[in-house]
Amino acid sequence: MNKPLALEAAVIGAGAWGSALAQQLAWAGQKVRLWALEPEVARQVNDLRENKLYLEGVMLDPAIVATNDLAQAVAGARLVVMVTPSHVFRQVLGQLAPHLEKDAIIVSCSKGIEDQSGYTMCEVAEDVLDKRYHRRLTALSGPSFAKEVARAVPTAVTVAGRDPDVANLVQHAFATTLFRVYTSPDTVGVEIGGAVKNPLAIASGMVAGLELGYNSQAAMITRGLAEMTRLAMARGGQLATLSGLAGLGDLVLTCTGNLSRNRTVGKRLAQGETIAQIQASTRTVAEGVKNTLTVLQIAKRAGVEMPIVQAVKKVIYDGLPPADALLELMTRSLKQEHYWVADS
Ligand SMILES: NC(=O)C1=CN([C@@H]2O[C@H](COP(=O)(O)OP(=O)(O)OC[C@H]3O[C@@H](n4cnc5c(N)ncnc54)[C@H](O)[C@@H]3O)[C@@H](O)[C@H]2O)C=CC1
Ligand SMILES: O=C(CO)COP(=O)(O)O
Repeated sequence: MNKPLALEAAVIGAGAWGSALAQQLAWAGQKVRLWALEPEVARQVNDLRENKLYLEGVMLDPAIVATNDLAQAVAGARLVVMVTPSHVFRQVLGQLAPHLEKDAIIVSCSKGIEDQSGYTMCEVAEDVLDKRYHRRLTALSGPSFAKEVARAVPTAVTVAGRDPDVANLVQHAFATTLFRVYTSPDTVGVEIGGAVKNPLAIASGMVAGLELGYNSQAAMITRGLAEMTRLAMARGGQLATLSGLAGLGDLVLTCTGNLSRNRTVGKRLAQGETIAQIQASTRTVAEGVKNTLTVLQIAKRAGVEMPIVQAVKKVIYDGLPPADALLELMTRSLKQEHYWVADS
């Protein structure tokens, strides 16, 4: 590996993923400040070295200093790593924008599409931030459960950005022998992959909850990939990106891994719980619940059909039983398989 970098980094959002990425950056040699919304989380990280609310049981590196003050978090930071849920990304970035260093690089690690605007998180950041930052916007995504990264399970992700030098810097800032980072110029492809896998993981959880078997799981993943790929390409993404870590990689992980919150939501829905009951039982986010609607919004605008995501919407928002949604999918008119063209 190349010579390690030593940077000041701010991680914005101390949920499971923000805490795990703070840990990863500390292991990679960076000096890390972690912004937490909840005073209790900042206190626990600084005093106990643990985030009991979102990442219980992980001892956090002493190089991580937590704060509730956004201005303090980003002061002096060359790398600003955004890890809030996507629905508050604009609001939090807007609050910290006046305090950003002039040469700051932004790394979005949130997986979602904004409601109404239909923007990816980097597009939201372009909307919020001064032009000087636009070439320094990147998105980091891929198959990476926070709990596993924080336990140093070997992991590979992709960081995409329009400026190769910037993507390269982010790559080296995060990389260790246990965390391999690839670069890509395809920001929109990487971001669409990360957002669309969320509702697809809910669908896959439903297949698991209905105890349908491996054939059904494989079909769901593959046809889900077709939907993801069609949408990403309609938005200017590249086919190869969707067969990479931020597309297929993350889709396989969250459709098959029990650690996925989205998959768990689908499973519990199929076992008879309502979405209100499931959401009331946890403080963690399953982006797919909101993203089902936002993904369908942008799919409609792009003229792309997404039958699986549509089926998830009918279950979550229209009360259709998961078994009936599956039957609807299986009884659609018969088609040719190619997923890189616009028909489904
Ligand atoms: N957990 C994981 O394994 C991974 C998560 N992600 C993505 O990272 C993003 C953050 O997810 P997690 O860290 O898992 O969250 P989490 O579910 O562990 O925690 C929720 C987070 O949302 C924050 N939050 C809630 N309301 C807020 C508000 N009004 N303003 C600011 N922050 C607020 C909480 O403080 C907390 O940090 C999501 O987009 C998720 O899809 C991406 C890769 C892996
Ligand atoms: O994005 C993730 C892993 O790459 C986490 O997935 P969940 O949000 O479904 O837990």
